[in-house]
Amino acid sequence: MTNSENLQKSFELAVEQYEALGVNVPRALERLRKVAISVHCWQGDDVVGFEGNVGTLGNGLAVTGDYPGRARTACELRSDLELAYSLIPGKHRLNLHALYGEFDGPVDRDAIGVEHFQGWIEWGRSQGVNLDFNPSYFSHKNAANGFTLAHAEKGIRQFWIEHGIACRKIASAMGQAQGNPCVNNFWVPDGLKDSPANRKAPRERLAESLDEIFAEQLSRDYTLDAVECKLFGIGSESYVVGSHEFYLGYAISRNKVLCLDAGHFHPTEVISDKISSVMMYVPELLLHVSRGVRWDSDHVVTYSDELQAIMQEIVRGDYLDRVHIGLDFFDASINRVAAWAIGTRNALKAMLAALLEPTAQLQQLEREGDYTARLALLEEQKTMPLGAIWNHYCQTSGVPVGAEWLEKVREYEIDVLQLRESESAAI
Ligand SMILES: C[C@H](O)[C@H](O)[C@@H](O)C(=O)CO
Ligand SMILES: [Mn+2]
Repeated sequence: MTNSENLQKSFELAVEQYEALGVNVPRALERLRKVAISVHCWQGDDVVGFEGNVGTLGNGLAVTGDYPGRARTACELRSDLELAYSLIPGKHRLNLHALYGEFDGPVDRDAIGVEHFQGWIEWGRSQGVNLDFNPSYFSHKNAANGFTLAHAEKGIRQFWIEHGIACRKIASAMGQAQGNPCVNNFWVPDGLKDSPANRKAPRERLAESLDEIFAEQLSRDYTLDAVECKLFGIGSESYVVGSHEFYLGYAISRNKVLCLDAGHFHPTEVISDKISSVMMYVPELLLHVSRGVRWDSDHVVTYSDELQAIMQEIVRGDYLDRVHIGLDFFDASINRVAAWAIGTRNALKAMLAALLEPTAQLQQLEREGDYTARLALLEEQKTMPLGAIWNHYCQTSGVPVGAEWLEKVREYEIDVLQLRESESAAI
């Protein structure tokens, strides 16, 4: 029997097992095919971007590792992304930060325009990749004291307000060009290392600045504004202006998309438990699927209990149309293309597991108070043949099955990434 026949046989046996539980496998696969993960550009170059800012990553963001082959130009980043997408089943999006524009010379953040992202828009169109966007409120001289939109000085606040306004215009143009909304996520690092004497004033200033940025009504067909909270960062251990409560209130009162980053809460707090609560009050949700290790360390997403719980919550709550799934990790200690492939494949695999769950049956048992059967069935789920369905999905999507994808990354490492290193050394 050939490998492909084996895969087919395993798939058929797995379908029988799922169908015995009342799970419709073709329907689960059809739903999975529509899940577009927003792959974050910043894993490819350690959050450096193309402003010439190498070595100045700041405002609580930190990347460790020096694996060879960091993308240094938009062309290199696109080439790395094309390889990553070819290893991931389905059609996915790209999440771009403002500092990844293509600038001919120095262009400050308050002066960026859609012209600096035309290359990305054209590339997205050629690849069938839709774009999402983020203003960049970090790694800049005007963010050096840890404050941007909540800065005490009006001039600095105004600079960052202009940046936010410019980014909304860019996101809207991207959405218009691609025919679907570009999610534009605002993460603002503002905070303090030590205990503040005034927690109130910066929060008032942040709300005021955001209101100015969002004053112009832009079509939700083109762009959706999202806001992302954080518990603490390096240098903002004692106080973050944009806390969870701040942004939950802001998103509800201004009808904005709320972004929950899996690394932005206390280590024992999980975003999976927040989804069904916040979805009662906000129109849509953006997730930054990440993995904190002891802190917001942005480790590559693994097939963890929390990852599975996040996807289960999306499926169980029937939120697939209202939740945007983005990734947020950056690891420079391993091959960066592999990091994308591992994290995105895991997110999709966890989504598949959630779609293959006999949700209606589990919820019925719970309604009836049969918690014994609920637990028994949930535990049985853990040894169901998910792998056979996943392999079939990869095969029929034209991407490598199992760990075969690693071979492609290894070849690319030799043919492309290592050459980048020798080029850099020669300069
Ligand atoms: C680079 C990203 O915008 C950033 O990671 C942000 O989303 C975040 O999570 C900061 O901790
Ligand atoms: Mn994030």
